[in-house]
Amino acid sequence: MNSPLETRSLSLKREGNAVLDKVSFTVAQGEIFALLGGNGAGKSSTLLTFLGFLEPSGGEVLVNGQSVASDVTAARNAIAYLPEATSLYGHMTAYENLDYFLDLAGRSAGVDELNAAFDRVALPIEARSRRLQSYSKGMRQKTAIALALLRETPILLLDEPTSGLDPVAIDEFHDLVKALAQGGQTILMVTHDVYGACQVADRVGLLRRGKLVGSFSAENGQRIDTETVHAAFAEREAA
Ligand SMILES: Nc1ncnc2c1ncn2[C@@H]1O[C@H](COP(=O)(O)OP(=O)(O)OP(=O)(O)O)[C@@H](O)[C@H]1O
Repeated sequence: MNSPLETRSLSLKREGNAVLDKVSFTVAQGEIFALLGGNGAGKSSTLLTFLGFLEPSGGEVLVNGQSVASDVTAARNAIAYLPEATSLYGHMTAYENLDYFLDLAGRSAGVDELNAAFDRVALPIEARSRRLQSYSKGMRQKTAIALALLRETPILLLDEPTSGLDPVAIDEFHDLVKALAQGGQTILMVTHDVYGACQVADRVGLLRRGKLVGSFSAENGQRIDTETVHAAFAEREAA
């Protein structure tokens, strides 16, 4: 079976500068893969290649076994992408945002369906009819995830999903991500949070200045050891 996400020796240049250098990895169905790296390591750029917003200068990017370059629409239809700052509208309520963005994606959902998605992400009932400008970052994040759920895409790409969230919101978010993966969704998240990556991911890849320099897997139902990854991360950053 094809992996939902795969890069094969992916190289990328942005404005003439090498950003990714022969990066190869796969993410299996139902797996949570966290790409960990410091500022400018190339994490966000990697996500953008899966969406066809950036074109490789070498190698290949595949979604469900198909090259993104050959069918960018198929790739985008298979993926829900949460950028670091959610692109929802502050002057609209959560209901209105979801109606609007689902419509753009060629979908629609009745109020019961919207409420079921909000229930899953635990967005408080009283908040749903409020404009997002009054929301905390965590509530915005929940609204964005509810939208991703309603799009029913098999793949979720998350860019720094927990930055700016408080510890309780981070735990809730990690539980939600794990539940989605258990339901079969394939999840690629990028982060510089070593602890968060080890908490939630089945596998962690270390990206340093555009190169994949390490990989860690959860074994025997245990979580990935934070200290081991932290040591490797610190060592690589210092190198
Ligand atoms: N719009 C852009 N145009 C040109 N170069 C860019 C652009 N955005 C990022 N870059 C460069 O690409 C490289 C990788 O950036 P990227 O945003 O992918 O890293 P990152 O690992 O996500 O970093 P961060 O943790 O800071 O978000 C950096 O050297 C950066 O300067």
